[in-house]
Amino acid sequence: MSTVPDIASIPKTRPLSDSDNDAEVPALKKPRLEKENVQSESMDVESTGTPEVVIGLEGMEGGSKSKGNTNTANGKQNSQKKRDKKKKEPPLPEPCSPGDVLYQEIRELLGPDVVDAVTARGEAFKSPFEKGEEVEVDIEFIGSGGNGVAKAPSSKGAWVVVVPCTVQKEKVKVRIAWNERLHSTADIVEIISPNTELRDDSRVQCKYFGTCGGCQYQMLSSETQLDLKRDVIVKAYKIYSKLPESSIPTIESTVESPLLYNYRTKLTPHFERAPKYAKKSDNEGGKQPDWLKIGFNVLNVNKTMDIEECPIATANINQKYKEDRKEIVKNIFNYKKGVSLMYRDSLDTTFDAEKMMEPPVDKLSEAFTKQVCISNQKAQARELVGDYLFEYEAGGFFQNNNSVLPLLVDHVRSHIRTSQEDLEKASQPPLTHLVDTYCGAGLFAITLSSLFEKVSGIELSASSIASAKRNASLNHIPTSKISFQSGDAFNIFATVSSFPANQTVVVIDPPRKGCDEAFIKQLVGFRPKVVVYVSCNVHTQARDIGDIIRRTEGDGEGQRYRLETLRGFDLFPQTAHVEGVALLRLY
Ligand SMILES: C[S@@+](CC[C@H](N)C(=O)[O-])C[C@H]1O[C@@H](n2cnc3c(N)ncnc32)[C@H](O)[C@@H]1O
Repeated sequence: MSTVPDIASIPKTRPLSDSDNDAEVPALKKPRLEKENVQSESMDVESTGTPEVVIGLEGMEGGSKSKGNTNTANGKQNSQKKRDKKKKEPPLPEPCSPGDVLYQEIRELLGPDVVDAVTARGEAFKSPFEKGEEVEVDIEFIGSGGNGVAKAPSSKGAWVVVVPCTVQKEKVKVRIAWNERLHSTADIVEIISPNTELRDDSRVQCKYFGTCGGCQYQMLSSETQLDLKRDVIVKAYKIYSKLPESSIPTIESTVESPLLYNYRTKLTPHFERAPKYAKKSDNEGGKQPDWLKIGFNVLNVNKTMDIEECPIATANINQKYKEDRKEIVKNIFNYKKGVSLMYRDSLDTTFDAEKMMEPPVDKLSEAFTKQVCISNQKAQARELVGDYLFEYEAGGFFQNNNSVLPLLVDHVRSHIRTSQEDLEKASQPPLTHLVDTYCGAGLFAITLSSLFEKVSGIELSASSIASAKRNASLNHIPTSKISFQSGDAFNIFATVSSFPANQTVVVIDPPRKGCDEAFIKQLVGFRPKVVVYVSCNVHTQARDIGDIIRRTEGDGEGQRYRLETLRGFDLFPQTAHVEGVALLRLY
């Protein structure tokens, strides 16, 4: 086990640069980030509308009016200058972006009236802190992004301090790293009074924890992490679904991942080419030069830190990565550019997949148990989910935690079964058709296929669709029953017009940005009996589900969606991420 970091040595948070982005791990914001944050959070976050521009009221209408009274050219010029200056204030963060989620938490903590008044005075960016200033704060809660959130001391006015690696009820001495809209982000100098009910630093299994941006929660028990993730879903639905409380079911406890470490089946470390000042002798005898860092970005800094192993990744990946690191050191002068590495844990693909799936299938055989690590993005990776075998391009999309996938799929399956039984009892038509939108390599279409007569999947990536077709064949699902096509998800409703809507289940599993309006319109137009919405971003999920429900409100019996169940799955233990699964049904 790696050494546990001394809390005092926890990272010195510094700003990311524009190019920084590991879309797979949550990141703190950086200065001037609100606009950039939308792009850096994930490449697939798209704009959902024109962001509101915050313009201070003073010096705007009121200001120019009073200047207008003086009716001087200077007055007009000054007022115009002020207007221009105010206009440069960054727009509010994109709704549902990590920046917006934090902004909503700040509004809640400081009070909406206070935030609006500060904003109206044009002081939302007027930090009471200098960079580097030290201050003591009391952490009030862990925000949805996984960081401690505190009010600034009252002498500093309405302002918030965000501190990574802290938990509620801790008194912390921090150093201000940077300032942003209504808050500063700070590094821990000292945890004056730790919350020993929640924090136990001996739980930390990674020597880079607190410095690397990947994990936020290693000091917490799994139970606490699951509770926090449930709270994130509660808050997301409260803020973003805009549904009345009565429309939101009790959110079930978050499902734990069977593996809490060594679960991650994909890892993407990187390194830069040798700098100009490097000497050819720097790597003599296989010695790693100080300037060569192979790993991940320092927490919120556009700077790679050297990471020898990642305890949340599988042992196989760490093994291969260690070997590759030696080769990289040896050959570093041959690289003309920086490189992004990719590692995928996979079943050994030298075994014949068709033969493996010929009955009787022996899941204990070497073909089903020998794991390898693939580092070629274009190579095929293979994994078993329950009784189903999947192949996909190693660099393409597939869920990254194989240990929890059977639980996720079983949950969706059992909830569909419950709906089927309810309908049967009520002598209503059975659920016979499944549409898997954003289907990737066919995970849901294939694992749920036994419940349906006809299944159709759609996905933007042509290579994922090729994998989905092959996976259907590998798992002996005939083409007369299942079909896949590449294209934009909303097109599927035209292609499944022969599916009886009142007997159809639609699974939605979009990227972090959620569904676009065109998709939701088509979905609601088609009006499938059941919708299962799986998402790695519960904020956009809440927004979309609120939208779907509102669009059918007031419609007749059997035509209105109701949110039946909502539950989180811990696909990413030790991080603040949570996967949400929601089921909607027409009533
Ligand atoms: C979160 S993944 C889910 C994949 C699959 N359901 C699974 O669990 O393996 C989202 C998928 O949506 C695809 N995608 C993104 N935008 C899309 C669009 N507009 N229409 C269809 N698919 C899209 C991506 O290529 C990706 O495979």
